[in-house]
Amino acid sequence: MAIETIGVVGAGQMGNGIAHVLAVAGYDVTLMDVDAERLEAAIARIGANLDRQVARGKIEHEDRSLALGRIRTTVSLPELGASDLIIEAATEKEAVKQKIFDDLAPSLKPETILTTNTSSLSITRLAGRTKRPEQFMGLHFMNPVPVMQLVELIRGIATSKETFDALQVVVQRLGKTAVVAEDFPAFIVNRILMPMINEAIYTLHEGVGSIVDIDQSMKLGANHPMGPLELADFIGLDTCLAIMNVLHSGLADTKYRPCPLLVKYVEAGWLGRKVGRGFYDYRGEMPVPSR
Ligand SMILES: CC(=O)CC(=O)SCCNC(=O)CCNC(=O)[C@H](O)C(C)(C)COP(=O)(O)OP(=O)(O)OC[C@H]1O[C@@H](n2cnc3c(N)ncnc32)[C@H](O)[C@@H]1OP(=O)(O)O
Ligand SMILES: NC(=O)C1=CN([C@@H]2O[C@H](COP(=O)(O)OP(=O)(O)OC[C@H]3O[C@@H](n4cnc5c(N)ncnc54)[C@H](OP(=O)(O)O)[C@@H]3O)[C@@H](O)[C@H]2O)C=CC1
Repeated sequence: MAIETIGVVGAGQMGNGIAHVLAVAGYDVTLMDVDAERLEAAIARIGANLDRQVARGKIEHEDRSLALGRIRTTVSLPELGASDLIIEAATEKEAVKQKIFDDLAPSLKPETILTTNTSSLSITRLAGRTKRPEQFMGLHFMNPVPVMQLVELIRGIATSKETFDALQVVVQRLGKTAVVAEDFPAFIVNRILMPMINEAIYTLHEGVGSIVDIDQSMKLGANHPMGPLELADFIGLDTCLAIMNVLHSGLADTKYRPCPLLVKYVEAGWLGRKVGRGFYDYRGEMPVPSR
């Protein structure tokens, strides 16, 4: 089935980035969030990121208004039911995602494909709750979506070839590169990346290095574009903890135990850049370590 209309659920950092790249590629997008202010902020963010792309000669000025014109917003989930494809990008909590798919069910047209941008959760389990597991897949974008080249494609046990092929066409039209990951906790990227970030937090917790020295070490010593603590703040510490918990419970190996310091930061509400404070405090002119 040719996909032209796409509903995106969740207008946080991933949802706005996904809506952005879909609209630039010519898809008609409906972006949904429970919070109308989130939707306003997402449209403002997409506008600013499109401006940046115009300034750097990545897209033409007229493409900016065309792209923005292709994005509608709504706080009503059933409005997405008429879409050819739905990309769920709400908070990394299984109960939240399950409820979204449950609530969507009555308004979906028969051919709609359902996908989730989950960083870690079982695609087969999420698909099994829907009445269309053949038309369900993991479609995992990387942050920041307009910049990162990769999309992980994750089939559930029942995903059909037609669904997989249709999603490959979408990734191609976005100009991105797909890799195929099997449906195991956290797939490929986060199976490798998140234990590294968790280990960096243990390195801080055990006093081996300071926040600045740990980040500097990996930037200058291993050529990473961001240090691991800066990257954790960028991803969101709630999301990092959720992924570590899925690895820990799903693989039942103590090497995935979330660092207690990560748990403490999340309990404090210091979730990273999106709330202005995580390992760094972003509320001043320049980020400085929070403690
Ligand atoms: C958790 C998960 O489930 C999976 C994940 O996503 S894991 C996270 C994966 N992401 C990463 O590892 C990101 C690591 N960091 C980086 O690659 C870089 O620091 C970065 C691309 C984010 C910024 O790079 P930088 O050199 O510091 O900034 P800057 O020079 O301003 O920007 C580089 C480019 O990114 C663009 N950019 C930066 N942030 C952007 C954003 N939020 N939205 C759109 N474009 C952005 C800039 O326009 C610029 O584009 P060009 O090169 O085309 O001119
Ligand atoms: N951050 C990252 O680097 C990456 C994240 N992901 C995945 O993408 C998903 C989203 O992450 P991210 O954008 O960072 O998270 P954010 O916290 O930035 O955004 C999540 C958004 O979803 C909204 N939301 C929560 N419940 C619902 C609901 N029932 N219906 C509609 N919207 C809802 C939230 O609203 P409110 O705040 O009001 O609850 C918020 O606006 C997660 O599954 C995450 O694992 C994937 C790749 C990278």
